[in-house]
Amino acid sequence: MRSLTPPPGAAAADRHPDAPAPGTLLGSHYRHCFGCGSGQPHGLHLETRAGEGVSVTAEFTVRPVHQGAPGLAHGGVLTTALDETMGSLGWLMHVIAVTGRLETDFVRPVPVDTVLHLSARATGVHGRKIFTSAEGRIGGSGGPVAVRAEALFIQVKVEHFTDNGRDEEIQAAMADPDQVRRARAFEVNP
Ligand SMILES: CCCCCCCCCCCC(=O)SCCNC(=O)CCNC(=O)[C@H](O)C(C)(C)COP(=O)(O)OP(=O)(O)OC[C@H]1O[C@@H](n2cnc3c(N)ncnc32)[C@H](O)[C@@H]1OP(=O)(O)O
Repeated sequence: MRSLTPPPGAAAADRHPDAPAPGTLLGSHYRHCFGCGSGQPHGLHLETRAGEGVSVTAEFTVRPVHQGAPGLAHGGVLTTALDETMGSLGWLMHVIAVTGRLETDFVRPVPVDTVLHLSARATGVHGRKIFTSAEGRIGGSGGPVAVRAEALFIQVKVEHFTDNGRDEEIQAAMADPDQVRRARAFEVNP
């Protein structure tokens, strides 16, 4: 099992000088993203906000379409919310990164209609690897932890998407100036 703890020699994650100020809503990186896109009717519609350093917060309301057991959130959906929240740390570092490995602890059940208060931070960087952690609390940002996760993101170039994504969506994304602008916001040293 490969560790999700930054190895000895890992650097602290750097907040990019042009990162949005703490409190700023980060917006969606892609309109059709299941995690954050407004164009996905059954998506999670997460809205993530920049925090201090390399950290973010988000709120996720569990809806009936997110059920696993009767009246309770599906664990995979909660993991997706954590994944998306940690993934959005790239906005603050100006890097494009994808999830390589993710481990979730489900601490307590999360009923439908719950607002999950999510927070995530980068815990270290080693080469292309970005180590992150996140948690989701219920009843407020100081409430009890319901889920927590650690994940390893790997920095990739934009070709990761253009070479591997289905052509139809890639062409549409590249023809959308808004999408191109958002992609640039992730790039290192634009
Ligand atoms: C437009 C805006 C877009 C913005 C896009 C934002 C999207 C956010 C969406 C939410 C996040 C997602 O769900 S993303 C979607 C889910 N994830 C994916 O589809 C990724 C699929 N996997 C891959 O494409 C690949 O395996 C990669 C890119 C992750 C790694 O391949 P690679 O580039 O060839 O790199 P590789 O040399 O293998 O690995 C580099 C280093 O990472 C380590 N490493 C690699 N994989 C793992 C792993 N699973 N667990 C541990 N460690 C790993 C290696 O040991 C190595 O360490 P060392 O030798 O250097 O020490």
